[in-house]
Amino acid sequence: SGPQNTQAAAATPAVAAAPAAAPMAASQPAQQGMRNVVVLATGGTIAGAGASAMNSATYSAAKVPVDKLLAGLPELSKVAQVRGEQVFQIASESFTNDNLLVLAKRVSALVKQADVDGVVVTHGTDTLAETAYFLSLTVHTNKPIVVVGSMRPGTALSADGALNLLNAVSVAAAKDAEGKGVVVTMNDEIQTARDVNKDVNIKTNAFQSQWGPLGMVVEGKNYWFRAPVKRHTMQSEFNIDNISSLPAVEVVYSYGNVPRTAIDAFVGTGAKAIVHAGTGNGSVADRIVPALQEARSKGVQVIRSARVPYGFVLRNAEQPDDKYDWVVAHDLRPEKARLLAALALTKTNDPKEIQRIFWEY
Ligand SMILES: NC(=O)CC[C@H](N)C(=O)O
Repeated sequence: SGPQNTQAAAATPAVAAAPAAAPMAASQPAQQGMRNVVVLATGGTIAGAGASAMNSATYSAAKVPVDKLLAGLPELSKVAQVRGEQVFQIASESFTNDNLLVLAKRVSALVKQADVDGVVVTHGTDTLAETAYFLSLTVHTNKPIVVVGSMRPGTALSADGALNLLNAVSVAAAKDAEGKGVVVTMNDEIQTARDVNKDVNIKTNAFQSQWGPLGMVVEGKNYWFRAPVKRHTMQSEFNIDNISSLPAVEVVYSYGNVPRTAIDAFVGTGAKAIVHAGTGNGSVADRIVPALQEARSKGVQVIRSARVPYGFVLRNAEQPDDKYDWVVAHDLRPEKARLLAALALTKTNDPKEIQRIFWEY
């Protein structure tokens, strides 16, 4: 009787225990009254493929088209009516400002549609947090926007992409996710775009926020514990519909014996702002201070951030920011400070106003 039971269980997974009156999604593409979610695919490991199931780290990213990703996950039909669009098929370390603009404009157009309740963006994990933050700063909507990736390709043992994607669609389809801004669903956690970063490579707990996740998503339900307080989406003063290019903002990294070469080079190529990824509290080497002062005297904004992952940079601690007319990046990582500085520069060239923006977003 053992094999028979196994067969019966396989034919009707989980459904057998449900009340007979409730028709399950397995027999139909999606249930009536389900919320509509659009999945915008951009590439990354979540669309990756390896030579064998052993390949968890050696594989090609950005291979599997979105329709195949969705077709491979029939459970999606239990949480939403889902359709996919292939926006790009790239590894996220190769994302450009143009990619960001194209993607954000597409998200903005979709959330204006009455037949779209939420949007999911699949993305390589390397710059996923940057894109998520950019969307949270520029797309005006209350509808959920969820950015998701995976650490292992779908071909690998213990691949994490399928559950991450199911969780992303669950959040994007949920009324309780409205107004919470752009979020990232990795490793069952719901993280706010502003605070989350890829802090770990190789491992599936890659995405962390020093201020903690907003909640968790488990078996298609969201469990919220906090909400973001910084300005985002509907409360943002930036709107992707009015932005057609981003000013050049570059990052220079600090370390012992660092020369001023990179700063001078970026000023030479016309950078409008330089984000200094400083040591410790955002400290600046004595031979670098004059280089940044010269940059500032030429009209280039100086944003003082830290290469340290946690904590934050205080104004006028380590360096006299008021005297030098510099801006501090608060707790934003240098790469996220780059995006906020670029958006700020579309509105103002006043460092006091840019600093106000850095406190508020
Ligand atoms: N886990 C990943 O998605 C990394 C793959 C690739 N480097 C990317 O960011 O697209």
